[in-house]
Amino acid sequence: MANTKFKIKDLDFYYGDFQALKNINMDIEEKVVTAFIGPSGCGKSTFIKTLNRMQDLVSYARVDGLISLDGQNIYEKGYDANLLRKKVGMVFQHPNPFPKSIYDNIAYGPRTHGIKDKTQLDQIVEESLRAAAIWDEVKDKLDKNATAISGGQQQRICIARAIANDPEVLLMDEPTSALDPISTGKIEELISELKEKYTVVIVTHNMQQAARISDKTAFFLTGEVIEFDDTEKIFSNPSDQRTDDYISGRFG
Ligand SMILES: Nc1ncnc2c1ncn2[C@@H]1O[C@H](COP(=O)(O)OP(=O)(O)OP(=O)(O)O)[C@@H](O)[C@H]1O
Repeated sequence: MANTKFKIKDLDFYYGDFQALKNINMDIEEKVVTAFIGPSGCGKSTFIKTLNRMQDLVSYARVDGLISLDGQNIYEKGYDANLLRKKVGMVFQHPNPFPKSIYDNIAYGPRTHGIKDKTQLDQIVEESLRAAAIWDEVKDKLDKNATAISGGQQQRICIARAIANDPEVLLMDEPTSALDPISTGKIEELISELKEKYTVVIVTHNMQQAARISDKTAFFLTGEVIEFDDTEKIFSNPSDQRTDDYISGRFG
């Protein structure tokens, strides 16, 4: 039995008067891939963003309930949100490298955390690019602008940039939806490797993708988690009729 990384208890989330998440209870296990699926607007992105407090800046957003990471309530007063985001990295739907060199993209996080030594930075850059399965493709052009490579390569640069901060968790919000099938395949392969070292949480619209790469799947509908179980069970023998309807394409 894996350790629990995130424990979510009675979580409600509001944008002003609108309740986007309703009474979510979930344990997210360490070093497994957990996928969130469900129709558009059901709260998947909202939920994944609560895990590293990305909505802190949304003035009209409100969180009720508990989310703990390694046993500590991340919404507790005094919990350091910057430290949280170092521990819990995020990759978005559209690759968003900084308009800087590939090297500087990866070195950015470590530099802001005070690492200045060139040898140490070189090592972090190489290790992060290797871990994101893109070192061989870019090792001879680290000075090249990271926006001037393919979308699939840019997304792996963004994954490397997240890895360079030495995180424990990687959140990915539809990381392949803007990519072609070959780049998607590479990222999927990479995700399966990353779980040896990291806890991975992924939002995906692609049910085949969830079935291929995740160990656990949560099915969301109108702000609720309808079913959360082993991916194999969700896709072969779901307990709830609504999950069955969704995965067999009867709605959504
Ligand atoms: N910043 C915001 N302000 C107000 N309402 C929002 C905001 N972001 C999302 N919502 C609403 O919250 C609900 C959940 O949205 P969310 O983006 O979490 O869904 P989703 O399942 O990720 O959708 P999709 O698959 O289309 O990305 C939707 O009704 C959406 O319109």
